[in-house]
Amino acid sequence: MATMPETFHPFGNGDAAARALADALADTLQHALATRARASLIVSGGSTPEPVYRRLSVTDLDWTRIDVVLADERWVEPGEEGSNADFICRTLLTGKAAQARFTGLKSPGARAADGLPATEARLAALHWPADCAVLGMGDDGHTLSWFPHADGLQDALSEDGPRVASITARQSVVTGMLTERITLTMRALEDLKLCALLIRGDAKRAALEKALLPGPVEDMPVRALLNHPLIDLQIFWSP
Ligand SMILES: O=C(O)[C@H](O)[C@@H](O)[C@H](O)[C@H](O)COP(=O)(O)O
Repeated sequence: MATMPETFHPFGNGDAAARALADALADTLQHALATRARASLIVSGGSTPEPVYRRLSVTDLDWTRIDVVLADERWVEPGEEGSNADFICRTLLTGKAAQARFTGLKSPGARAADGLPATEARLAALHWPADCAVLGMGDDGHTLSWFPHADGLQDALSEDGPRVASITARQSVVTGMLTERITLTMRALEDLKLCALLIRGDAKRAALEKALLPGPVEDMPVRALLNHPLIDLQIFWSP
């Protein structure tokens, strides 16, 4: 069994983890806003972060100066099934946080690769590095849309290319049918003040323990974050 790193924070339940993470994100954003015109938050889909977003959405911050940026997206339009943009609008960009400026990743184009230049141009208009990120992980060891052995995975893991990459995942129970994706790259995660991985349940803990053991990044791409010398990944876990 792998030894858990000091950056692994176990909580008694999902609410406690969500509260701790929402408060840490709010602090980070607040500090950034004290010194800069705008601050930014990278957000993921999945079911686990919903309570974090709900809490943040009613938190007092100058949301008019906050950019909310998607970590990854299925190649679907807002309004279509599986849209992470819709999920973020529903759970985070409501209440006080409705004032935030949102940047989604879907652009016109039949394939994600066709939309990359337009998405990259939107991202280039934001302030980088971003301030904080909420990332998730699947039982298969993917994070963002960095799926094991996906087409495009090498580009997604690149630190010196664009901040966005197209992905065609191998279909699995985790990906479902929507295997065409767009994702932020490793470069987009550089120099974050808070990079949080939020996971829940014993299966995710077991997947994390496996990812902490030596092995190919392509098998469990979350390893690229866990092993990155400059990324201080803070892991929020609850049963
Ligand atoms: O894009 C996807 O296929 C999913 O949204 C996925 O990336 C999800 O974020 C993680 O698998 C964690 O999901 P849960 O939080 O629901 O466990």
